[in-house]
Amino acid sequence: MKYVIGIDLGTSAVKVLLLNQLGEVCGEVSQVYPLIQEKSGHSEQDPEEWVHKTIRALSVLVKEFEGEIEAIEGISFSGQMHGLVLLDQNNEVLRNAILWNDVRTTKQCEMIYELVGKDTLLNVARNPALEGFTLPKLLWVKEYEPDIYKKAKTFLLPKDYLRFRLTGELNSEYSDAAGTLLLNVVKKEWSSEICNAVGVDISLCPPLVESHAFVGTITNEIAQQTGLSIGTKVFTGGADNACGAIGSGILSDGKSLCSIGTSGVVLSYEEDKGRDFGGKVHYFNHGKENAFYTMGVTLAAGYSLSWFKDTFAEQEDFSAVLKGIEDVPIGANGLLFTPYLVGERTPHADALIRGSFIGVDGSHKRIDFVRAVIEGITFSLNESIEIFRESGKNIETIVSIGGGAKNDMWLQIQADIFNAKIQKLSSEQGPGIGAGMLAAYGCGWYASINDCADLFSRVVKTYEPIEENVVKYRELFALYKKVYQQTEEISRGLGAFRK
Ligand SMILES: Nc1ncnc2c1ncn2[C@@H]1O[C@H](COP(=O)(O)OP(=O)(O)O)[C@@H](O)[C@H]1O
Ligand SMILES: O=C(CO)[C@@H](O)[C@H](O)COP(=O)(O)O
Repeated sequence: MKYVIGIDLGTSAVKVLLLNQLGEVCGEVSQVYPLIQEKSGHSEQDPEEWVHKTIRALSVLVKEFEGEIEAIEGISFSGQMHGLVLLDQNNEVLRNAILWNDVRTTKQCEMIYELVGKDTLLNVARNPALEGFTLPKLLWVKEYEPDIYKKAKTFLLPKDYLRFRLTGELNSEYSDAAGTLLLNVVKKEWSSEICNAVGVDISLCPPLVESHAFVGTITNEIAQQTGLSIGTKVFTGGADNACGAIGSGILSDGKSLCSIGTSGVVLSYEEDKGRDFGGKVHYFNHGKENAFYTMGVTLAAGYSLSWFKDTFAEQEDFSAVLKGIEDVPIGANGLLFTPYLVGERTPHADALIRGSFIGVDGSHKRIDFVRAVIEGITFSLNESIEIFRESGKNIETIVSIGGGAKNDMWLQIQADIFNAKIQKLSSEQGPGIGAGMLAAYGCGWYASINDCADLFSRVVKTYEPIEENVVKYRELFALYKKVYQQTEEISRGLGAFRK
């Protein structure tokens, strides 16, 4: 039996999966790392920590592996998107990575519209200027840290930096490059038009290859540190949402995915290169060759729950915090939560909005707040589903993955709020499985990534929407949608008092 490893460089942790040729998960190790949040709206991580924790996770995985080490044939990657890693001429990291959920760059987004023009941006990069994307971060460093910017020779996305450290090869690929605002998404090349307009030297952009491309083998040093064989082949990998889509079999038109990790996304496979969503949802290259997907993003989905846990129940694990939500009625006894803890992306691209609990009552217990958090996150994702449905997409079945898919009740709540069938897979680690599939396909185990998905992506349970609940949630969703407008001005007023 042969094996591959899928490495998912998430925001909360790196998750390393060992998969065999039957698509079974044979080993799983994760290592957490923190966010560095020095100011409101800032979110960074130390790239060295990603490398250190990945090596540690790999070495634990290898120690537990009982077969011949040479049977582990390939590795590939999935990674949190958009984060900016800047390297100098010696490929040394110049500063902490600025992450996807860092929203300090509103001014740079306005600059991008002025310099590039909104129409050109939507035609070429196929996306609007949003604070979380990479180009605004690059322009922020140029303006506020000019000494660092002058030394920069290459920028990389998080998983591309990790792969560089494992192989010594500098590369990127289309699914993650699409989230920079510097890629001509349809032509699949760095856009000299955008680079010239914003004054970014195109030589900063790394060479682009396909997600399943073979880029080299691991270095001697990494082989020694992890116990992996020196001949282990490395394949490029993809953005975590593209890999999540691959791992969940979202590889043909009509298929949709909900992923609740630190962020929350609803994404839908898109065959039509010309389809125009007017920038309301993201439009990115898939990890499958010459394919695309559209996606709405809730910035603080799983993060809202982990914030709640860390703040009010630090000693408890997620299962303990969520215990009893099934006994709280729909609507959390009159409590609504909006998950705008770090601003929002879809449908309100707003870096200044912040979250709220509305309807707090003297009778509320902690468990009502937990249920309200779960419902609020799900309402937010439903706003993306509403955009897709209004644009004519038929969304009847949704595969659900990410940490949020570990909880059965939350999966039923998704079915009831989305009014769609929710499919749970044999593993909720969609991005890691997608990364493993890219390695398996790259190794030549299967003729296509779709063939690979038939084996690797297994539905184990389906949650049907319950009509009575759907009706109640429809009424609550109408109230939820009013909260943004009603709290927008208050949020701006409070901005001056934030850290
Ligand atoms: N048992 C659980 N039940 C429900 N949600 C959970 C559970 N465990 C983790 N989560 C949620 O999953 C999130 C982490 O998901 P994950 O997919 O690992 O994120 P990332 O890829 O961003 O690191 C946490 O922030 C938390 O909200
Ligand atoms: O910014 C986005 C997508 O545009 C996020 O989805 C990141 O890709 C982070 O993913 P998770 O760590 O939440 O999986």
